[in-house]
Amino acid sequence: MKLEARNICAGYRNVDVVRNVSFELESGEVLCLLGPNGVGKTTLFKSLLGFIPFSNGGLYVDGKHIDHKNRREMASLIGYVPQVHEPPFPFVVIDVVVMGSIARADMFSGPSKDAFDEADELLELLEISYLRDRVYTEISGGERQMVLIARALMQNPAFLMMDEPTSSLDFGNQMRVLAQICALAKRDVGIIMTSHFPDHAFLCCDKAAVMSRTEPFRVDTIENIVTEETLQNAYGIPVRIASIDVPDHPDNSVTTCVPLLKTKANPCPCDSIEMPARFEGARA
Ligand SMILES: Nc1ncnc2c1ncn2[C@@H]1O[C@H](COP(=O)(O)OP(=O)(O)OP(=O)(O)O)[C@@H](O)[C@H]1O
Repeated sequence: MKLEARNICAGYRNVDVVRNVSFELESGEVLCLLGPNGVGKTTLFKSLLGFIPFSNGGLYVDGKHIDHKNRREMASLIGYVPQVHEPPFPFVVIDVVVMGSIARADMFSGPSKDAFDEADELLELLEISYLRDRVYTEISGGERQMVLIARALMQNPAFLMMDEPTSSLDFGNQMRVLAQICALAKRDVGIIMTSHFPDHAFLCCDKAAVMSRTEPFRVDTIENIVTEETLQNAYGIPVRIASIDVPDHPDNSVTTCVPLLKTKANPCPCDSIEMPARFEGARA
């Protein structure tokens, strides 16, 4: 299957935040969406999911225009892992996960035993079975993120949009989620994920785009997009891309992005930060 965004524009109160976004995503591909805070990554997701309307352009699957009003079709097509999720009621984790199957269920019957079995399987797959009977509002941010991934997988969607899926995860869980993303891609799920870590593009993605307020939206290979120049322009800081020898890695090396706090031209960045006068001598 091919998901195709054609010239999408969307925003709020008649002002576009997302401008002329076009891309193609095949089943089994992972697209990493990078870009600074507030540039419009979540807004793009919201528009692709039909939560806010396009002011221009459209979404197509295998050339067929997608009607966002058909919620059941949308649910089987695109799953969503939001950045933050505050449920209105203190649901138990297993129920939150089972909710992901509701779009596929019969409208007048509750979730089936099979749905609970599937949810248990997913909790096990994501190594969070210990959270099964905990109250969702009482678990940590990172744990919630893992639960939301399980919930999205319950939809069994063809494509998955993950808004910063690793943002509140510890080092280990970040890698576990990236491994899950690879595993899903291997099972032919097409994935778009946002990240504030350009390294994640190198770790598990096939292509990338850096959203910018000034440059046109462009999707290309990781090597062509995640460059020192693009990252410096997008984030306004010096960045180096380095290749590190890692003998026990299958490629013998790993590519990584290093943001620089100091450079020879700017050896002490604190010197260029003007503090208000009231801070002067505060500890004298
Ligand atoms: N409901 C809303 N109404 C009006 N403006 C909004 C709304 N939601 C977001 N915005 C604005 O749209 C712009 C893009 O926000 P968005 O959340 O899409 O950015 P983002 O790239 O996902 O940021 P971050 O990396 O910080 O999550 C921001 O200027 C934001 O203030």
